[in-house]
Amino acid sequence: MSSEVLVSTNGLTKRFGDQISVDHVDLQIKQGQIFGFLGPNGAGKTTTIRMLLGLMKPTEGDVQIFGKSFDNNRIDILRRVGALVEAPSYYRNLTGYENLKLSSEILGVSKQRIDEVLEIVRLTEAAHRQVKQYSLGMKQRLGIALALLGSPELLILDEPTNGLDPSGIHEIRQLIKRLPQDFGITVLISSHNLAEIEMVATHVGIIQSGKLKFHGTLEGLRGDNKPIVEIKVNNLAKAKEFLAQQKLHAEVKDDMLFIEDVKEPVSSINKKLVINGFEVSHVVSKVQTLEEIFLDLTGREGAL
Ligand SMILES: Nc1ncnc2c1ncn2[C@@H]1O[C@H](COP(=O)(O)OP(=O)(O)OP(=O)(O)O)[C@@H](O)[C@H]1O
Repeated sequence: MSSEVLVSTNGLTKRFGDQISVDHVDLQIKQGQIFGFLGPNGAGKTTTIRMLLGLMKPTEGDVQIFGKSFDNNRIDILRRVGALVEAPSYYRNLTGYENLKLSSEILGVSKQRIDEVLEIVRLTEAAHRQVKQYSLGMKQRLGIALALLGSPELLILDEPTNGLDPSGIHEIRQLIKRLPQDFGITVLISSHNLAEIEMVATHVGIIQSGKLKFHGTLEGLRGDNKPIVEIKVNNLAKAKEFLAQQKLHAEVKDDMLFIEDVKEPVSSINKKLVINGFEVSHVVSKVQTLEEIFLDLTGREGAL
């Protein structure tokens, strides 16, 4: 797979008055990736996406798409990008096909391409029904079909599954997964839902209060995940002191001791404590779930 960088931001920043909504964000998205842009509501995802699409000017920093900036290359860039940002508006009394046809005339793309995009989003059968009869999930897929009409190399989807039921979410997920492999399309998808991103993304960026908290692969996110040992013991302060003598740094929280980055087995820690007269009622080694890591990174404000 080629490693061409399609999206690159450098110190990307947006201020609205005193408020900093996007705070020095450095993003890189390479060809073939499904990049999950994750963050709780209000984290700065849409503002970032608007700047990536040239819809909003950064206060500071810059954006390069396909290695070009918007200054002299706006049309060139936008010709190669498809986007679905916020709920698309349609002619409700026209069919899905007719809506696509209107856009295809503006873009100057062939009728054959309409059939292709309908096939990709699995709306071929419903193509000749009026949009007002479509479910929300079908409308979102029609929005993706519209974004795909111009055969983009990069597809940007801002919270495409918002408001959809589980089967609608499933359809969108299946559709997105196929795009890089089957059609060579690189995808940026934003969401506040970790579980959803975990199922489709190859790479993730986690944003909170405008700051990028993590940028890398899902494995990398899990890889940061070291076991934590939890201990319940009769005399917390003394046990903490004793463990420090054993070169184990424990934190006291909620009537328990927590030790991070432990190299020795929990059974050996337990034994040391018991031999030295401590009454241990609970000792366990835990690995954080991806959800816990996400919640830690986003200050436990993430709506999951
Ligand atoms: N045009 C604007 N004027 C003032 N503040 C804005 C504007 N657009 C966004 N903001 C603020 O910037 C912050 C980030 O908003 P943004 O919409 O980018 O977040 P988000 O991560 O996309 O969240 P959501 O999932 O709720 O859309 C919010 O506090 C929002 O109120």
